[in-house]
Amino acid sequence: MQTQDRPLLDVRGLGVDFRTRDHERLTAVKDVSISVAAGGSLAIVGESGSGKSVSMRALLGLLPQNATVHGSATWNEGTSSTELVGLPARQFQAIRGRKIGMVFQNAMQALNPTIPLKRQLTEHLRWHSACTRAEAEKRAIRALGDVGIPEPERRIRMYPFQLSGGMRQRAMIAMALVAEPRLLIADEPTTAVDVTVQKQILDLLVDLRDRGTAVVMVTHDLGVARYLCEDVVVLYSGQVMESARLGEALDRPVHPYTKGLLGSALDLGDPSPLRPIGGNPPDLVDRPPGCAFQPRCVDDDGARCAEPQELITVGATREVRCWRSIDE
Ligand SMILES: Nc1ncnc2c1ncn2[C@@H]1O[C@H](COP(=O)(O)OP(=O)(O)OP(=O)(O)O)[C@@H](O)[C@H]1O
Repeated sequence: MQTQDRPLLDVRGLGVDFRTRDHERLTAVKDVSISVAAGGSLAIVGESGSGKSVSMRALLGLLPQNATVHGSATWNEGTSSTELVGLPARQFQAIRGRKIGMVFQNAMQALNPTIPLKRQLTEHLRWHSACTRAEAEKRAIRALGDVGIPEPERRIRMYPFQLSGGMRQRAMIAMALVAEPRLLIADEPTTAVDVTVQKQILDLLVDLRDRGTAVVMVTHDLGVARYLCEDVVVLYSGQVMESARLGEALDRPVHPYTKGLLGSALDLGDPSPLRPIGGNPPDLVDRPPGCAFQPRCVDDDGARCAEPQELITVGATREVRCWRSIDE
């Protein structure tokens, strides 16, 4: 592959197992492959517990001690490549925050409530790039302004607890962006804020994407995904069920799980009743050998669905983990 064709982030066969308190092995992520082009935008969608956050944390080296990560995740820039799986903690510091920015659901996870914003932002910046204290402060104020915080020169002196929830969420985004990363991973960044702030944060991310930063958005909300992303990966019980261009997947979903997710998504413009997916996700300790979605699938075919399902390429840009998709 030519250097310029390589994705910025190329994840192949990512798996995450946890050792549980009962000494059992829980497979939270299984054989996940995704790639993000420079400037691309990918949504990772799925119900609660489908492995969205665990797979992103695995890429960032942020999983607890009881986790084992396998597979490969290459970070490609110019002619250099860095393997993220198994990267020593010290070397992660050169990637996390600098090359890959992170935004989480809860701003308090990222911001220290006992330290004023100014110190948090400038120290972060000076850690990740060689700049003077004065330059760092200037860039930090600009970053706060860029995320729509009014009077950033005044607010930068505040502690996170002195800001409203929406403002804190923006400050966290400013923190993620201040070092100008090439990729932003946003894990449900709008779940804990009201609809107005949600729209402002999404607009901010759209603007960022339009200026060339690649974005991976983890969300259970397909509306959010549609607003921001070009591509989508649908996860179920830690496996990719469907990956496609987002518009294609929404207009013509192929996997029964994707169809189920769409049927259960709230659409304020559509008065038809919601059709939640029946049943519960499988036990991740004792996974069924065949399709993980089979017990809940309205198209369950018995024997064929009870066999392990491979990802099948459908058309030019789609992959679906369901034998029925061969007919598509
Ligand atoms: N430290 C841990 N030890 C054991 N199991 C864990 C640990 N962290 C996560 N898991 C399990 O991994 C699975 C995937 O969790 P994950 O947080 O990735 O789901 P998610 O799709 O992000 O869900 P949500 O939308 O609710 O955040 C869950 O079954 C969860 O219980």
